[in-house]
Amino acid sequence: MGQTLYQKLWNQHLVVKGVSQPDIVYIDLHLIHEVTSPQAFDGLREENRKVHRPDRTLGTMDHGVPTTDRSLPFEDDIAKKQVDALRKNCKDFGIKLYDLFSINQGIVHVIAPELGFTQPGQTIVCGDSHTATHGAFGTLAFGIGTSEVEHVLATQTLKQYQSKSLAVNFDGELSLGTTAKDIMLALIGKFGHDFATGYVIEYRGDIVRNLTMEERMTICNMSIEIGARAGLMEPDETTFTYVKGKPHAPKESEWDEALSEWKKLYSDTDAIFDLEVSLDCSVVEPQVTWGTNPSQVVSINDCVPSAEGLSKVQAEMTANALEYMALEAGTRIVDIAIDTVFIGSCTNSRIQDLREAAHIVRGYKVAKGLRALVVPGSQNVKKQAEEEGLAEIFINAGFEWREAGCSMCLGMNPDVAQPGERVASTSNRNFEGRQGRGARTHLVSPAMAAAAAIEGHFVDVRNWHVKLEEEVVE
Ligand SMILES: CC(C)[C@H](C(=O)O)[C@@H](O)C(=O)O
Ligand code: SF4
Repeated sequence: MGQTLYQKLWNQHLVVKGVSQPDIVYIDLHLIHEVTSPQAFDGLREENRKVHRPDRTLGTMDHGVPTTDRSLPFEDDIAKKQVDALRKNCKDFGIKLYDLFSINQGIVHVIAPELGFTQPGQTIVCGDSHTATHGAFGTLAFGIGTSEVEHVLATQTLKQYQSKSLAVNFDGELSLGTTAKDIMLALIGKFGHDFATGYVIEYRGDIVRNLTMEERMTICNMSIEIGARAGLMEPDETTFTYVKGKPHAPKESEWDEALSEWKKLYSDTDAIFDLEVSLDCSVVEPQVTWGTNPSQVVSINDCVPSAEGLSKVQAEMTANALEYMALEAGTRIVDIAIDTVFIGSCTNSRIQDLREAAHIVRGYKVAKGLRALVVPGSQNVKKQAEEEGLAEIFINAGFEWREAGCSMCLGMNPDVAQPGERVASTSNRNFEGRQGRGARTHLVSPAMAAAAAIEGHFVDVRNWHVKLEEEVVE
């Protein structure tokens, strides 16, 4: 019987097959950031251990870093301590670190792919749940806890049980204005935020084949929001073209060798998945979350749902979410006014995301009284966006243009939303308090966030596309 891509990756990295205990798998790349690594290094010091493969470990600072002037002292003491600890740990243990002022600094899941560290066929771990992002390259990538970070630092291996495999087929075609973010939100909305618990997802279908690497990363990034351990996709020409020439990608004869291995990374036609589901993407419209987990989502032209007719548990969840979000059932999504727009995070802060948002914003102004931020995922993205003139478009429209980091994706740095503030956000989580205590998050695509920033409330970005096309014709 054939193997799924996931099974192939697992078997290729298997060090010891566990009997009545987890397997031991080899880790090709270990990414670390300031939040989940300090205790792991403390553990190493206590045991007098070294980092086994400092050359396969890479550090960056992202969660707590300020995105405004970095020559000023940190406002946040905890963030300062974490950043200082990471700097010391990387120095003491010989690990490459992209520090505050490095051109390569940025969100861990943005920098590793753009620098060519992320490559097909690898196992990648990080003490961070959105590590699944790297699965877009045909790698097995997932988040681990701090004690596992210590284990990987010490041994370059991880103890893990193999997950079940889930095939997600994206069928149909994407219509203009509907993005990778929308189909992922629609998928989570259809099946629920814990549907894929215990599974590794493989995203399949022509739609996936036609997506750019940025779009593929957006989808894999949100695998954890449907409960999956990881999410991945077969690498193809799009993947290889993206990786080729990146600073840390294989070169010359090593490239040819790598490529011939990468071309074997697909699920065999007779491979059997433990579960298979489909989403018809042709009918997916731009999505907006209304609740406090990403599955509480509707289309832009829908209304806020009511708890009526739901099971007791569901009804209670809905009522609680509506209360926190200060929304009334039956309100049209397009009538929801917003205070803040955040374009950023490891889901949607890559160059394509910024291009799509800038395309909407060009020549317009942010609605009066609204705060709008663009936070590039990395300093490299920032530089490129400045060179392409995107930064200027945002700044002229009244957006704040920031340094790279996690920023308002979560309240671990000075970019927090105030209690009661309503935010249109391109990030991946809308949990209570996620963007600041009492802050209300609506997850959307970059284009939807950009259009909302101009109008001051949610709008169907597809109407904007029509409007922009008409302007070109005139
Ligand atoms: C702080 C970190 C451990 C956390 C994660 O694991 O994902 C964060 O990145 C998040 O997105 O909530
Ligand atoms: S951008 Fe958000 S989701 Fe991504 S790693 Fe940072 S905090 Fe986590």
